[in-house]
Amino acid sequence: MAPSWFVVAITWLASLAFLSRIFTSRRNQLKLPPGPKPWPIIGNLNLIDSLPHQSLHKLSQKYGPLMQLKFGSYPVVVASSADMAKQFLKNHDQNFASRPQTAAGKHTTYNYKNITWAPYGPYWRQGRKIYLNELFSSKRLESFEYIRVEEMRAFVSRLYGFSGKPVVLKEHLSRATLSVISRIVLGKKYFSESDDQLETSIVTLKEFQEILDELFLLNGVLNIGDWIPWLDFLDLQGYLKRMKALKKKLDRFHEHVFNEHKSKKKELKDFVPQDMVDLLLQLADDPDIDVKLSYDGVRGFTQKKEKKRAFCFAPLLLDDNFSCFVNRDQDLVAGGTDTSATTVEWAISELIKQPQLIKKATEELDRVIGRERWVEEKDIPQLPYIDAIMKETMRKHPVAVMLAPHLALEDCLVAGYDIRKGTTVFINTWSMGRDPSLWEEPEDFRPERFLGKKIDVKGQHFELLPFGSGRRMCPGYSLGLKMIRSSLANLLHGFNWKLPDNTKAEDLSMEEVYGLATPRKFPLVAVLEPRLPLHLYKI
Ligand code: HEM
Repeated sequence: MAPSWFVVAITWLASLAFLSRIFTSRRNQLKLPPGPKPWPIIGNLNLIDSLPHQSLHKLSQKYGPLMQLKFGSYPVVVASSADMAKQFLKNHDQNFASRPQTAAGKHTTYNYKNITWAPYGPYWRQGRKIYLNELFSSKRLESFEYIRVEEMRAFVSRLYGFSGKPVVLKEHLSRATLSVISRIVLGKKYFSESDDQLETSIVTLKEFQEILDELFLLNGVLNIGDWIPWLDFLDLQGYLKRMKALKKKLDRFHEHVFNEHKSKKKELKDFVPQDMVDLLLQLADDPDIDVKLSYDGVRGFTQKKEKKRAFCFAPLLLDDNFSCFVNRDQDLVAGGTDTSATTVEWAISELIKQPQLIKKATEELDRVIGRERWVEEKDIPQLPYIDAIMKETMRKHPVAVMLAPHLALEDCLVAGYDIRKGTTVFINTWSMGRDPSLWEEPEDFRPERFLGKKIDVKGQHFELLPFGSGRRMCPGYSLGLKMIRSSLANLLHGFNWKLPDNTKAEDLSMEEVYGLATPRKFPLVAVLEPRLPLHLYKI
C-alpha cells in the first residue's frame, strides 16, 4: 500500500495542477492557428467544489457570451447567450452533436451505450429514431395517459393524508414521477411501496430513489480524471469508486427487469407489448424494421461466466453484453424522473414566497375547472397562467443548467472564433435565463412575462431552452411537459400552500446543487391543506 505521505503529496500536486490549469483561456496555450478573433485571456478559477454554472455566469458577464477556457488538459467553450446557443445548436448543430467521453458515460452507461452519452453516429441515430418514432409518438404517449391519471390521483391522495403537517414535497413528487415512468417504461413499479411488498420487489422505493439521485449526480460531476487523464487512476474525488458501485446496483436491477420481460414474452403466444421494454423486445424480433436489432436469450444474464449477449443494434453495433437494452430503459427511467420532480419543486418554492401568484393561479383553475374535479391533461391549453408559471420556472431554474456537454467533431469557426475539434461545449442556460437584455428584472420570479408571448420551450426560441434544441434535444420533452403541467396544476388546484410556522418566506433558501439536474440544496418543506371537496381525495 502506498504510504499516506505519498497520497497526500500526489493529491496536493494534482489539485495544484488542476487548479492552475482549469479555466484559463490563453490562445497561445491552446496552440490555435491565428484566427479572425483572439480569445480573451481569463485568469484561473477553482470550480471543483462550487457551482460551475454560476461561476461561469460571472465570467461571461466579464468576458462575453462566448468564452474559451481550459479544464485541465482540454479546451472548453461556454456559450451564455441566446445568439451563441443558436450558433451551436442550429447553425453548426451537426458539428456539435457529439458528447465527450467521461468516466460517468463509461462506468454508468456501459461504455457510452445509452442515448445520452453515445457519440454522434449510427448507433446514436438508430436509438434516437426508435425513441421518437416508437416510444414517444403521440399515439403511444396518449395510450399511457391512464397511468398518469392513476398515479396523479394516488399522489394527491397521499398528500392529503399529510394535511396540516410539514411535508418534504420532493419525496412525494419523486415517488409520483418515478411511479409514472416505471409503469410506462418497465410495465410496473418494481419497487416496494410498503413493507408487505418487500419480498416481491427487487428494491425499496428509497433505494430506487437513491440510485437515481446518485446516477444524476455522478453524470453531472466535474471529475478531475476526465480533464487530466493521467490522474484518473488516483480517483481523487472518489467518484470512480462510486460509479462502479452504482453500476453493480444498476446491473442487478436491469437483469431482473429484463429476465421478467423475456420470460413473459416467451410464455405468451400472442404477445402484445404493454410497456416500453416490451416494445424494445418486439423490435428486436421484427425482421422488417430498417433498424436491425438482435438479441439472444436470457441465459447470458444468469450464467455469469458466459459471455453475455442480449439486445443490440446489429451488425454495426454488435455489443457483447446487455448494455443496449439496459441503457435504453436507463435513459428513460433516469431521464424522466428527477427532471420533472425538480422542476415542480422549484415552481412551488417560488410560488410559496409570493402568495399573490398562487391566488392568480387558483382563480384561473376555479374559473376553468371549477371545484368539483381534478385537472385533466385536456384542460391544459385552457390554463395559460399555469403554463406561464412552468416557463418562468424553467427560465429561472432550468433543470439542466448547462444542458449536457456537446463535443466538436471538426474544427469550426463560430461567430468569428476558431473552435478546435474535440472541444467540449457547454450551453449555460442558467446564465441565459438571467440575461437582462432578454428578461426584464431577471432575478424576479414573474410568470406574467410569458402571458400573451409566443415563446415556447420546444427548442425554437433560443432564449428559453430547458430541453436543448437541435439534434441532441431531449426526446422525452413531450412526456416531461405532460407530467410537469398536470402535477403543477393539480397541486395548486388541490391544496392551499404555506411555509411551516418557523420559516419566513424571505428566509427560504433558494440554493442549488449542481449535477446533470440541478435541484434545491435544501428540499422544500411545506404545509398544505385541501381546497376541494374531501371526497375527491379518496381513491
Ligand atoms: C422536465 C423534464 C425534462 C427536462 C428539463 C429535460 C432536459 C433535457 C436536456 C437539457 C437534455 C440535453 C439536451 C442537449 O444535450 O442539448 C436532455 C436529453 C435527454 N433527455 Fe431529457 N429532459 C426532461 C425529461 C425527459 C424525459 C421524460 C425523458 C425520457 C423518459 C428524457 C430523456 C432524455 C434523453 C434520452 C436525452 C439524451 C438525448 C441525446 O443525447 O440525444 N428526458 N433532456
